[in-house]
Amino acid sequence: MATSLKSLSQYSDKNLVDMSTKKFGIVVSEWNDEITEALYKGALETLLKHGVKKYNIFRKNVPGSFELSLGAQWLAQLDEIDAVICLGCVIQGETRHFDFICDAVAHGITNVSLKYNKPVIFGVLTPNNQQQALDRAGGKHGNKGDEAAITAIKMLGF
Ligand SMILES: Nc1c(NC[C@H](O)[C@H](O)[C@H](O)CO)[nH]c(=O)[nH]c1=O
Ligand SMILES: CC(=O)[C@@H](O)COP(=O)(O)O
Repeated sequence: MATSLKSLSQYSDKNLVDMSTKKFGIVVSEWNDEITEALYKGALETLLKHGVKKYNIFRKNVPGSFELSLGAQWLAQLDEIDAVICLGCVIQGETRHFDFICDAVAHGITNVSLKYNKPVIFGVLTPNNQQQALDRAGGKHGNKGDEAAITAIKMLGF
């Protein structure tokens, strides 16, 4: 279902397990930081809303979305980390660079999740333009950060 037909911030919060002892890593891309900071705000608020302790949330910044996979690996390899949330925004430009980044980060994040057998969540926007990004970072279509955080929580209760 296209995001335009469903808010990224609407989800069922039934049957969630206790999050009070769970530890989360959040890797945030510095590219398009107006967007990624909004995604981080949404993710942080959602984690706290559902009982995660602030001292159990560990943020690390990376330069761009391409580096999210390695940043996620640096956190996922830590025994004490239960899940990692990756936040980025890759905006289509004039060339095919967009395609290579999006493909690399999607595969990279998946590989880290499977390698460390932990939820590593793809909270990366891949819009055609700035407005589509704003609409999905707290705008009319909700916040991808909310979606990423609740996805991590649900996976820990799987
Ligand atoms: N154009 C965007 C980038 N580009 C930078 C890459 O992510 C990477 O840091 C660089 O290629 C060096 O390895 N990154 C984004 O997150 N968003 C963009 O729109
Ligand atoms: C996704 C990107 O790296 C993009 O911002 C680069 O823009 P361009 O394809 O015009 O060089």
